[in-house]
Amino acid sequence: MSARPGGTAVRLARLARHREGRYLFVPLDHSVADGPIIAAGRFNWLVRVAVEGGADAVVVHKGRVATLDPALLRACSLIVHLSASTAHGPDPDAKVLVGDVEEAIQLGADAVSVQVNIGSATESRQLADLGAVADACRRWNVPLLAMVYPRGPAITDPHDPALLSHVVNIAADLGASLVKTTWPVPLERMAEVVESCPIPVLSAGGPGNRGVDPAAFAATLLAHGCSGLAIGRGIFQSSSPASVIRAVSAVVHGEALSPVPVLDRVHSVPAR
Ligand SMILES: O=C(CO)COP(=O)(O)O
Ligand SMILES: N[C@@H](CC=O)C(=O)O
Repeated sequence: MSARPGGTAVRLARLARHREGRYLFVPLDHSVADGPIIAAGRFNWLVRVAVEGGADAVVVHKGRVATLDPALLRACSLIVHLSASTAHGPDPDAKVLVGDVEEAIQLGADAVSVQVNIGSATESRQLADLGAVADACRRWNVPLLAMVYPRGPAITDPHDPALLSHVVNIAADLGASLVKTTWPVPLERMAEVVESCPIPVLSAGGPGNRGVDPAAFAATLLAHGCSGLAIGRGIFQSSSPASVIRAVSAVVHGEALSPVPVLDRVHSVPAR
């Protein structure tokens, strides 16, 4: 039997839909942790802004998928987030699983994501959860985005590059395809985080009011080996979400690319 690419590789290639090896995800999962990010009737507008601005995928929890206009997902992938906790719980860092891979596939997911907070009181259980989801992803050939953060009482500096090198390698060692973590300080030290890790590293964006230009932030991280961004609050807390996502997309994907070049390529393939 001839070798064929595994389903995970196929789905990963589709996730990097604008440029090979580059990822721009828009996480919209904050409503579980912190409360609504936008009026329910405006959620599809926000997704449209992300898609038209160049997002490769949006990240939402399972129940939110049913509220999305499927037409928006013609030009954007769907990542179903399997972790939850809230800011009101006894331990907001104690993420639990609220879904599984099979259910995410039934919902139309192209990938799933799981969050692990290293240094939290429930770190060991969260690691076990990540390992179990990684096993299910391998069985179903679904890419796994691990969101691994240094976060909790044992963490003094969550932006320490050596600590970030450790946490991204946990994602790789437990079977994730991609890892998202917080940014190092200084940003240039993303280079050593990336060099330490065998899978692509993406950076979170952080709060939208950090006083940082998201495009310049992205450009510095990309110049130091980062494979992309998962930027949520920097977009939906901005006074101009459309201009922020376009500016960040231009950095992540390159100015020359149109928002959906893959469709152009497909149309140019001669019919047989
Ligand atoms: O990825 C995140 C939530 O899943 C966080 O993204 P931001 O820090 O960019 O809001
Ligand atoms: N993944 C986030 C959720 C949204 O903010 C987290 O840090 O809990």
